[in-house]
Amino acid sequence: MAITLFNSNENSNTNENPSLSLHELGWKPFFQQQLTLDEWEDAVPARVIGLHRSIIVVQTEDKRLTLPVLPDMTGITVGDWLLVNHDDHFCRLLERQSLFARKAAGSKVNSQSIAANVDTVFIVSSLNSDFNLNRLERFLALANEAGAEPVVVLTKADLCADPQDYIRQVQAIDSMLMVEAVNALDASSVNALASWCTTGKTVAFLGSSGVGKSTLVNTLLNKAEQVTGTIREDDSKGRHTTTARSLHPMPSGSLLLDTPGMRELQLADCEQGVEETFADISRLARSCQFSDCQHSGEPGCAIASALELGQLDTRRLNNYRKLMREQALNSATLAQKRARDKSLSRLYRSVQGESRRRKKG
Ligand SMILES: Nc1nc2c(ncn2[C@@H]2O[C@H](COP(=O)(O)OP(=O)(O)OP(=O)(O)O)[C@@H](O)[C@H]2O)c(=O)[nH]1
Ligand SMILES: [Zn+2]
Repeated sequence: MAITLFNSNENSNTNENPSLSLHELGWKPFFQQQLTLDEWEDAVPARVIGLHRSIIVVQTEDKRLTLPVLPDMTGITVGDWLLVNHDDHFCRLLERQSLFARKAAGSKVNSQSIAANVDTVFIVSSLNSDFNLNRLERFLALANEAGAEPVVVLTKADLCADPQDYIRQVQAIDSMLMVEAVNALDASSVNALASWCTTGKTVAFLGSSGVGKSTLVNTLLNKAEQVTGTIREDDSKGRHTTTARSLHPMPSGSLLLDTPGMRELQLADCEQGVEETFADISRLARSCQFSDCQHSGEPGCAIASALELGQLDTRRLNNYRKLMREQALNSATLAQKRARDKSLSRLYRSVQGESRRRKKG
C-alpha cells in the first residue's frame, strides 16, 4: 500500500500542526484508567504517530515531539500510547488494547511489534479471481489474535455481476462478521465504511497485493492520485529516506495506521486467533462423545454429524486444520531457533570461559 504523508518533515518539536484533542487522537477510558493521579500531574499522554530508525514521533494534545529511541523504549510501535513528562522525556508505555506483532526468530527479539491500538482492521479482498475464503479466514485469525475488530471489505464490486452472492459466502463463515462490498474508486460507495471511521478511531488495512487497499485509502483521504509510501526525513545526521510507519488523521476524523510490517504478518503463536476465528468448530468439538476425539470416524463425533447435516463446510474444517498446523509449525520452528540460539550462546560462553582460564593458567 502506498499513500501520501501529511507532513514530510516530522523532526521539529514545534506546534506547527493543528492541535488534536486526546479523544481525536484515540484516547479512551482503557488508557485513562492506567494512570495514577501523580502521573496526571507530572506527565501527558502522547500517541506514537511515526517511527523511524532512531526517532519516535509522538503527538500530545498540543504538540508534536520527536523523541530519541532509548534502550528502555525498544518495542514501542506506531499507535502506542506513551506518557511524556513536562520536559518532553519518555516516562512509560501504556498497556495496549490491541497489538499486531510479527513473531520473529532470534535470540534477542522474539516478537516485533508492528501496530498498536488498532480499533478496526479492514480485511480487503477483491471480487474477482482473487476472492478466496481460506485467505480471508487467515486474515481473520490475524485480526482476532491482535484483538482488533475485523470488517471484511470486498472491492471491485463494480466489476462483479453478483456481489451479494460473495457477501453471503463471507457471512457463512460467521454470521456476526461485518461485510461491505464497494467500488474503491467511488467515494459514495466507500462511504459504507464511514461508521468505522469516526473521530478518534484507529483503522488499518490487511489484504493481498492488488486488492485495492491503496485505492480505498486514497478515496478515504479524498486524494485523486497516489504517491509512494517512502518519505524524506530530516534528522540530526542529515537528510535520508526512510520507510513510513505512521498514523495519519483522515478527513472523517479517524486515524489511519499504515505500516509496511502489516504485510509480513505470519501465523505463528496464533492459536488463540485461529480458535477464535473458528469458534463454531471448537464449540462442536467440545460436544464430541470422546474428549480426545480426532474427528476422523469416532462414534458420537459432533463435527462429523455437523458435516453430514450441512451445518459445517468441509472447506472450512480443512482450512481450520491447515491453519492450526501452520501456526503450530511456525511456532515450533521459532521455538527450535530460539533454543538453538540459546545453546549456541551457552557454547560460546563456555568456550570463551575455557580460553580465558587457559590464558590465566
Ligand atoms: N474497478 C475497480 N478497480 C479497483 C477497485 N479497487 C482497486 N481497483 C484497481 O485495482 C488496482 C490495484 O489497486 P491498489 O489499490 O493498488 O491495490 P493494493 O491493495 O493497494 O495493492 P498493493 O499496493 O500491491 O498492496 C488499481 O489499478 C486500482 O485502480 C474497485 O473497487 N473497482
Ligand atoms: Zn469429533
